[in-house]
Amino acid sequence: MMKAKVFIYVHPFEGMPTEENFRLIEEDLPPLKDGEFLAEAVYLSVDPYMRAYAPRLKVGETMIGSQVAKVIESKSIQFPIGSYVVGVFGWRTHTVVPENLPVSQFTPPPVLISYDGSVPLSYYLGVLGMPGATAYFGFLDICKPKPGETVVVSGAAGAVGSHVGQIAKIKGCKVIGIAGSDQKCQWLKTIGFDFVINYKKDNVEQALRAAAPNGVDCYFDNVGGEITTTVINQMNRFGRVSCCGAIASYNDNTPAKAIASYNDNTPAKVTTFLLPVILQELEFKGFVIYTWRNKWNEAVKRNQEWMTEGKLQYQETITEGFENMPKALIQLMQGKNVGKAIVKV
Ligand SMILES: NC(=O)C1=CN([C@@H]2O[C@H](COP(=O)(O)OP(=O)(O)OC[C@H]3O[C@@H](n4cnc5c(N)ncnc54)[C@H](OP(=O)(O)O)[C@@H]3O)[C@@H](O)[C@H]2O)C=CC1
Ligand SMILES: O=C(O)CCC[C@H](O)\C=C/C=C/C=C/C(=O)C/C=C\CCCCCO
Repeated sequence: MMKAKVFIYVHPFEGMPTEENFRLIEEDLPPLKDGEFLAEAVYLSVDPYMRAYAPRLKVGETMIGSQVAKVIESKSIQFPIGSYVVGVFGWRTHTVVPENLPVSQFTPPPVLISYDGSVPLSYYLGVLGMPGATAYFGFLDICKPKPGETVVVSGAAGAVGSHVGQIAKIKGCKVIGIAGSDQKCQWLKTIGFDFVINYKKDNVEQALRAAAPNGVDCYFDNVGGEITTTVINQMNRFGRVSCCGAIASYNDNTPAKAIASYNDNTPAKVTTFLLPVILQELEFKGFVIYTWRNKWNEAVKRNQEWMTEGKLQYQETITEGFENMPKALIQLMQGKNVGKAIVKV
């Protein structure tokens, strides 16, 4: 009988994730029924939404997440033995995948990879997968960048942010990246960012004013919080903001309250930037990437072309060993990853 290693969510998150939030168990897998296949994880993705999704997770459930897996047994015509799939199977080494897995905004159906060996399989969890599509559609369709415009990207050295900054360069923009270490900022310069700000060291407001003396036209927001308030206050009229992520608040146990007055001494929360939004007539758009599911291949194809043309550099932080999934998520939330965070089984 095939056994799966599975991480279940056993203690609700309080603040930063810890090893105690998870338990590793072994599960006996049933024999396959018609239409099913058995998937063996090769790489697992480590993503910020795993922490943000917590209010929807029930104690005792398998931890949410996607993986690249090999089909090692099959009673499915669509998923033959030896093929590779990307699937939201959770934190598990082996999965019996039913023909009609329930589908939602965060759990799209498994997809076959047309794998020719030219890039590592892990890329289908990053630059050629969900984060790559997020950068492509979330930036181009929402920020609508024009050549010569000034673009700011927060979370700039991560999977999505590093990709967005490079698309902005391809589109002829001036790009300013905000990230959490000198090492990350250094890498961003090597991949073409024009200016970088280390938000843990620099005064972001002053550094941004120096880097963007004529103001900011597009802001791709991966983090929210005070960084976002600061950027919004330096935006030009008719600027566009792509609200992709808000990792600065994912470890908060209670959502930030909207504060009525913007002009007092209260901490920076959402309404402190409402006045510049109105006066500068900014466009703000939040999104969840699966809204573009019907156009997915456009992003994969374009991102692949840009890589082949040498216009898109990609970096991964790979943690070895399935049992290190919790550690990899904790390290992501602590900012220890550069580029896409991956676990190799
Ligand atoms: N809307 C959508 O459909 C999607 C949204 N997202 C969102 O995009 C964002 C980036 O995701 P992804 O590229 O996968 O992750 P990253 O690879 O960027 O990893 C997360 C990074 O966030 C930074 N970070 C952590 N805490 C804070 C904080 N308090 N303030 C500022 N930065 C912080 C860290 O870098 P540093 O060292 O710079 O602090 C860390 O490395 C996330 O917010 C995610 O939720 C991702 C995919 C789809
Ligand atoms: O790799 C794949 O192709 C599958 C990825 C599956 C993934 O589950 C799909 C979408 C992910 C979207 C991520 C969004 C964010 O990070 C935005 C922030 C928060 C999301 C969680 C909020 C849940 C609220 O209850």
